[in-house]
Amino acid sequence: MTTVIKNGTIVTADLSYEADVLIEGGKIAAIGPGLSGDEVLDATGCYVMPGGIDPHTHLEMPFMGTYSSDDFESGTRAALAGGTTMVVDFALPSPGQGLLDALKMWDNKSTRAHCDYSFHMAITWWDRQVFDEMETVVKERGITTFKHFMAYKGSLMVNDDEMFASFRRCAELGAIPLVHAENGDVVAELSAKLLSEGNTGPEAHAYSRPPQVEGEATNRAIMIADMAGVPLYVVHVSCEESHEAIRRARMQGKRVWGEPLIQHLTLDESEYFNADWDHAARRVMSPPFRNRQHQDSLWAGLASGSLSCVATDHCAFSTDQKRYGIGDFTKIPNGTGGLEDRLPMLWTHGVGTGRITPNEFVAVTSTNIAKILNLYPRKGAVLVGSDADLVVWDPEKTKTISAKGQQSAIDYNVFEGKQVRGLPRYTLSRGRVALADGEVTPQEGWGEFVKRPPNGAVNKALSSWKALTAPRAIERAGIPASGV
Ligand SMILES: NC(=O)NCCC(=O)O
Ligand SMILES: [Zn+2]
Ligand SMILES: [Zn+2]
Repeated sequence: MTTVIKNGTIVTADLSYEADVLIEGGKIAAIGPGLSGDEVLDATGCYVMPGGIDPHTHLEMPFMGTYSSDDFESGTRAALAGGTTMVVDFALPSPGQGLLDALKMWDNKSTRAHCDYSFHMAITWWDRQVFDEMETVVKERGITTFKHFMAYKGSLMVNDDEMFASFRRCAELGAIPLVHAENGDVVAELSAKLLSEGNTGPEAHAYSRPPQVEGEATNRAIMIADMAGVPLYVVHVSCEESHEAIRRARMQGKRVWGEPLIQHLTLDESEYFNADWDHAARRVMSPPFRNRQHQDSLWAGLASGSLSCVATDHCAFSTDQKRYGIGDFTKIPNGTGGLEDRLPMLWTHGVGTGRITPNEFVAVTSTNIAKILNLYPRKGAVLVGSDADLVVWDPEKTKTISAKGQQSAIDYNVFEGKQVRGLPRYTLSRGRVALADGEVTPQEGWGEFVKRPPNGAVNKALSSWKALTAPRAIERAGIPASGV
């Protein structure tokens, strides 16, 4: 059985051209004019693009005394509805739990996925067992990215010595460390002060995490990565202070990537000042939403290339869950949703306004992360031999975002009422039509785990450079290297 996508314009990260796409056995079999197949999908007036890859989700994540409400079933269904065909979630060992033990739990959760997926592994504590198991995680499980929380003191946070040790281990294994960059010590102090002064509402969450805590931590992580000789990926970059540190590092030749979220690009801090407690609490996430200047900085980063990927950090909690924090903002579960809305919102506010081109849209939603994660060209590409993870994008299709009818399991949507122009006509997961004209055809368990090889090109280049420039002992005539 073959499928052909006809009459569309193929849009990739570097080219736009008219051609049909033939799919066979879940892969792209041919690209060119006048192709035919058993099933025909009409793409007249549409762009045929690589499906979105969301590199940052938390599905059924145990966090702050509860679990995020979207699991791999509803979460990946939401992804496909919005044109995303792969998600990368975080396996999260509790302190003291082995990495391989935690992975078993994520393997169980993810059996329900409707689209392909991979994992990042979180380093939430440090000892010899973690050091040893990192090798198995990379070499046997094909998980080559390790996340470090510099915030959430007392639960997920790791200190600088642990981070440096883990970053060095990543360098040895050809893996990439990720950081949630916020200074957790300062956040804890500011939170306690705000609470003691009677600032208990959701707006105090934003006051407790000013841009400086993010800028400082981003810069610290960049320097630690440089000293460890490893590339670095900074998740949910929300402000100019953090972006500036990444921009500067990249200009110095350091291998650093920054990931803004669609929420930070399109929603601002005024959401926390809303008189309705529920409205404000539903938008509590870390880092918090910022002001217009920070948003402009993030958009400029996408246009100029100093920021690389747009994600969601999809971590959805219901209103009832958010209400755990009435009277104490530090107990509001941190996280927002966005899987179904990332692509339409970015197209509308990015391509629709001229801030980014359609090719840049493909780069920041799919191709760049596929390259960073060493998945390209299996994913993130429209090439013969690539997986047929594709979206047929109708730039004229409109809708008003609403929790009514959304795929996510929660009872609201942080983008409620936003108008979007640009939506998928079809979403294909390895050739299977999973969305057609707004209707999802779910298939639980269709999604496959995607292994990733270590030692991508950037790791290789950086380790060569670090070996060449490593400190060397000076040999001196008559002076032995070791003491007499
Ligand atoms: N971002 C957030 O508030 N929740 C999810 C966990 C994290 O990424 O920090
Ligand atoms: Zn985070
Ligand atoms: Zn996250």
